[in-house]
Amino acid sequence: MFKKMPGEESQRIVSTTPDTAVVFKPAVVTTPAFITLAVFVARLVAGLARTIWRHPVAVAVAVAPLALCWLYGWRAGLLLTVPPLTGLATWAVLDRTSFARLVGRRLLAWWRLVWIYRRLWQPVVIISGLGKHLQGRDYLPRLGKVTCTAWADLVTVRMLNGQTVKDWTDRADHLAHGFGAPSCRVSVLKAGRLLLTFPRHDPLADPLPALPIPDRTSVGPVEIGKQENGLPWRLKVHGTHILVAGATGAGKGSIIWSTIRGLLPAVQAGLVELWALDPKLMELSFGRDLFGPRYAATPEACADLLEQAVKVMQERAARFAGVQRSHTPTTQDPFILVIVDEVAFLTAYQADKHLRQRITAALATLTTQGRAVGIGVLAALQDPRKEVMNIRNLFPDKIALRLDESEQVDMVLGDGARDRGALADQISPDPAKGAGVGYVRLEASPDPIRVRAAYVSDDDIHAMVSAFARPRAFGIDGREAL
Ligand SMILES: Nc1ncnc2c1ncn2[C@@H]1O[C@H](COP(=O)(O)OP(=O)(O)OP(=O)(O)O)[C@@H](O)[C@H]1O
Repeated sequence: MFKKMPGEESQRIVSTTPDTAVVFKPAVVTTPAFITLAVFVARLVAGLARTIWRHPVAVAVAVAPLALCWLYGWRAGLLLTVPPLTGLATWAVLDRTSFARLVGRRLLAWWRLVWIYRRLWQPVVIISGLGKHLQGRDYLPRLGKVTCTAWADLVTVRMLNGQTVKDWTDRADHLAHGFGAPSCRVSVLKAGRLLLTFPRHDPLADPLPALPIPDRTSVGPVEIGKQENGLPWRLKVHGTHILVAGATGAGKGSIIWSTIRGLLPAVQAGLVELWALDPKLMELSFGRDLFGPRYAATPEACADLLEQAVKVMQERAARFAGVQRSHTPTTQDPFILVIVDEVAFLTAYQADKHLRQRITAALATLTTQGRAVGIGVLAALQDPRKEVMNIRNLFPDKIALRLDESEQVDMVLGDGARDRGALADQISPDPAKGAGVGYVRLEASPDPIRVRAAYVSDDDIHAMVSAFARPRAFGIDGREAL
């Protein structure tokens, strides 16, 4: 009995047997019944006040009919409640969007707070290890507000003192399954407060057809698809470099072609030039006539084209030095977007060491110095490992489409991206459900955004070529197309 007990074990030992050396007795203080009752009543009143304060509309909707029946009898109650209910139903039928925004989602949020989150909060956080049950008391993170958007529940949480964001991101799976959601994303609202996003359904489940070619000339951001929250996905191309990683069939082509499509009016106006490197000969060759003379397919031609881009970059840098610090696209100095499909063919898998070095050096030069003078690189690759793409960190913006392994997610999007909800390895391999779906992590934000690119079909590319084809005959230095 005198053995040292670990932690709180000793407090649980109660021995009332007189023959043991030491008799532990719990200190029992009898609380008078009126104090217990008073505590219960106070809690009930506080709970009611809190509910009225937090959900005035929901409480009014529930209480008003009862109050009317009680005050004026059931007939009057019926007469007074049926017209507003009919009005609400008519509103819901006639203008679903505004009804959902102003009434429907608030009621849904209240219902989900009460029925899902508050009811399951204690067991889920205790079992997942985010809360503790000590000596009969629960130490739980505080469940805050629940808001419903068209596709997800947004739940605010106040962490327990001493918890870290990683404690929560590590348990995202427990939370998702515990609350019956397909996934859970954790983001930081402010110190000590988190926002948990539980999708209710997948707004990106259906493929998006190609977006219309814009009427306005713009150098970006280019609208290329949809974000999970329903907003357009606009990809910044000018002033950055973009790396798109995805397994075979992940839909890298749809990002490349949607970007090209959105830039076509600017290309026609002379504000943008598209330079295409197509070592696989399967993707960009399809719209080969859109690139005029700036198209290369063999490794030698790709190296030449990249070195030409470096020359333009150096010439611009010499001209801009001391005059301007950033680039504005003009017809004299258009924005040049160098598009590389399957960049690993040119870097890792290139057997000719000299060519490989030339290409890697040119790409590294463009990605380190190109953006200030109006040259951007959009590169796609299947395998994001460092030995395959040792300059992947030189691309400020990255997109992870479906990937084969979970470790690849952080390789593409940076450390902690998967923990923060970028589940690129769980995207469906069925093209109808998962092609073009991916996660973006922009330079400015640590939280990955789930997106889907619009699918530009072969017919769309044919139509783009017929409307916007460029002559192939001349190059920047007067040479024939590469
Ligand atoms: N955004 C999209 N929406 C719906 N389906 C798509 C989308 N993008 C591609 N697909 C479908 O997926 C198939 C594969 O797409 P794609 O060829 O672009 O993949 P990829 O990543 O370029 O593959 P690979 O590296 O093997 O060339 C397409 O033939 C098409 O049917």
